[in-house]
Amino acid sequence: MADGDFIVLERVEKVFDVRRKTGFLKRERRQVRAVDSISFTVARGEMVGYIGPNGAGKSTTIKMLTGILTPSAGRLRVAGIDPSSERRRLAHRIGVVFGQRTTLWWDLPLIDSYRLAHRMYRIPDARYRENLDRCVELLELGELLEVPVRQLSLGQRMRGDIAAALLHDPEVLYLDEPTIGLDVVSKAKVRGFLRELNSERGTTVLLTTHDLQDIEQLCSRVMVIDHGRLMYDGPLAGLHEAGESERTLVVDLERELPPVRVPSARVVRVEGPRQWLAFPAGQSAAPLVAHLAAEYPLVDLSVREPDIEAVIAKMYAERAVS
Ligand SMILES: Nc1ncnc2c1ncn2[C@@H]1O[C@H](COP(=O)(O)OP(=O)(O)OP(=O)(O)O)[C@@H](O)[C@H]1O
Repeated sequence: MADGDFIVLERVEKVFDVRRKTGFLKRERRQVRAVDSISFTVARGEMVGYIGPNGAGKSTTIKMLTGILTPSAGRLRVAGIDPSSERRRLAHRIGVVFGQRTTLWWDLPLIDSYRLAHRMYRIPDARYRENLDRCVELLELGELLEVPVRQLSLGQRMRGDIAAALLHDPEVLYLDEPTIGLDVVSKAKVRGFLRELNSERGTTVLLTTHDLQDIEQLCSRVMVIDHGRLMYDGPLAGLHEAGESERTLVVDLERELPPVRVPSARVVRVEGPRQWLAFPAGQSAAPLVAHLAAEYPLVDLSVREPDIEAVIAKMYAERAVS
């Protein structure tokens, strides 16, 4: 197996048979094509965003990559292993974190979940100690180890879950919404840790998220899936271009003024001394900020990212007219 082919999907499909009650004694059978002929490869050490609207097929793909679900058609390999036929062997080489669910033991102190993982994965003692120490330090878990999981905040629990997924040194980590519901500080901690994990250990990371900043700060490559199909595979900047998406600069002025005039941005809303300026998402906000600061009495400003749904919707609109 070439290193370039660490994760391989060739025309992978997943079709669910759904039965629905449509009346007294009447049932309708329907097929849902959750993943529809998807092909891609991920190289060892890559960090890739896997994004799309609700119901696009992201979780189904990840479940097939872990062996929880078997593809209806196509070929799938992770580290040369067929996940659904060798799920146990693969389990030693992958780590999984689901932002909305925890794999930790709810009523037990955090450290007990780690001790269980130590035994379950038969991690050599020295390796376990080393990995635990590293995670405790970088994810700031020291004071939390003796705390029952149910008493942890969402951000603390997420950091606890990430550590649990890494104690057995997986070569690939699947993260499903790792920053969902976290505050700015917790998000920064999680992102910083993932960046370091990827650059220092070369861990391959596949990241599902609704937060474009996760992608922007972590991934050089992003794949967009919708209705089970791969719609885009490339750099995030290219996605912004494909969708011609815009970021918004929210500007607070000292007083009410007519709409400001700034090159390559346009005012889309004015409310009292606050103005909203749209500018291309692929462009830096720095020259705009410098221009505004030089020409206008600024009090405050912030940048808002476009949301993924909006970027994808624009991408479709562009395709429809072209
Ligand atoms: N076990 C199942 N049985 C029937 N249909 C399913 C099953 N799991 C998923 N689906 C359907 O497959 C499609 C893809 O779902 P999936 O959970 O993969 O989407 P997703 O991109 O992860 O969405 P979200 O962002 O909402 O988590 C949806 O239409 C969903 O209803």
